[in-house]
Amino acid sequence: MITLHDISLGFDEFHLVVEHLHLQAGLTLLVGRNGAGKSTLLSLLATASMPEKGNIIYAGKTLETSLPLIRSHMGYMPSGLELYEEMTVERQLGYLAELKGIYDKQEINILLSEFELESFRKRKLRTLSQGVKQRAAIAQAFLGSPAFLLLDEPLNHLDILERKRVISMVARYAKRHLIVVATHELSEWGNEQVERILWLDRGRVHFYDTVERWMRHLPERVWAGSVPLAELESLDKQRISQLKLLGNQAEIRLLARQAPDDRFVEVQPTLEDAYFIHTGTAISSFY
Ligand SMILES: Nc1ncnc2c1ncn2[C@@H]1O[C@H](COP(=O)(O)OP(=O)(O)OP(=O)(O)O)[C@@H](O)[C@H]1O
Repeated sequence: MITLHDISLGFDEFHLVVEHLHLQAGLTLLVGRNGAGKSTLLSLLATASMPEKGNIIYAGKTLETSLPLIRSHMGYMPSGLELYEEMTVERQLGYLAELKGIYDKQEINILLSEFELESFRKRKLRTLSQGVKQRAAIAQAFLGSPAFLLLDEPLNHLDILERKRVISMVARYAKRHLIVVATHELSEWGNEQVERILWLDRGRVHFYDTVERWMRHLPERVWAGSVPLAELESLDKQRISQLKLLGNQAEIRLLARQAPDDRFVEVQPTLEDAYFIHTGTAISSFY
């Protein structure tokens, strides 16, 4: 568990302020709009930056007394992590493992296998695609089976199969550890894979609780239906959360208290629908 108390960290025009947050074991998705402070919070949790005031306690240990110990239990993948381009994938993981005091080659082999990196193990990172580099960046965060795993936008650059693989690995790992994943890809995560949602808005925590509570008592319901393209305009007051164009038809998922008409049927909300409802945003706000 990680407890933040009276935390503040700021830049010129942005301040992250957390009065009290008690992060629990399991998988938490960290969500919020661009600039909400997700990366700033992850970097704080990872001890890559330090709070200006307040304290953070990791399983009873404080930063003041136990920083090296806390770091030895930390796995962190910042967004845009720059790997050592001239190293091979295997050497990169080996090198980072040694920095963590891990000399067991077997652990590297397991990670290379789990992230489907075996066929690239002798390749220099600079010769690899973004997706493969991303897998290597995520793999390094798992080195040493950290108690606290922090991943910033891990699904970036990954194709759909790799996304599914990473999501299921993360969900499995979360059964025994504390993981916080910052993501914009809420629709990719299944309700049953995620324990909690942490929603940040403009540097403040707006929600931290279970998925069950995230989905409960939503003030709007979710409707799916198909309408001719020409009628889209008339729906623009509705809150469209998903739109797919199929010839002259638009397949729509929208958020409303009542069905707009009998072409729409009620469907189960996803984590993403709930995000749109809580935040009062939907894609219709953007077009
Ligand atoms: N080193 C820095 N110096 C100045 N401002 C910064 C710095 N790092 C972040 N910021 C600002 O802090 C705010 C929060 O940034 P942060 O990257 O934490 O947001 P985010 O929620 O992760 O956004 P995104 O979804 O776009 O990744 C932004 O306004 C950003 O410009």
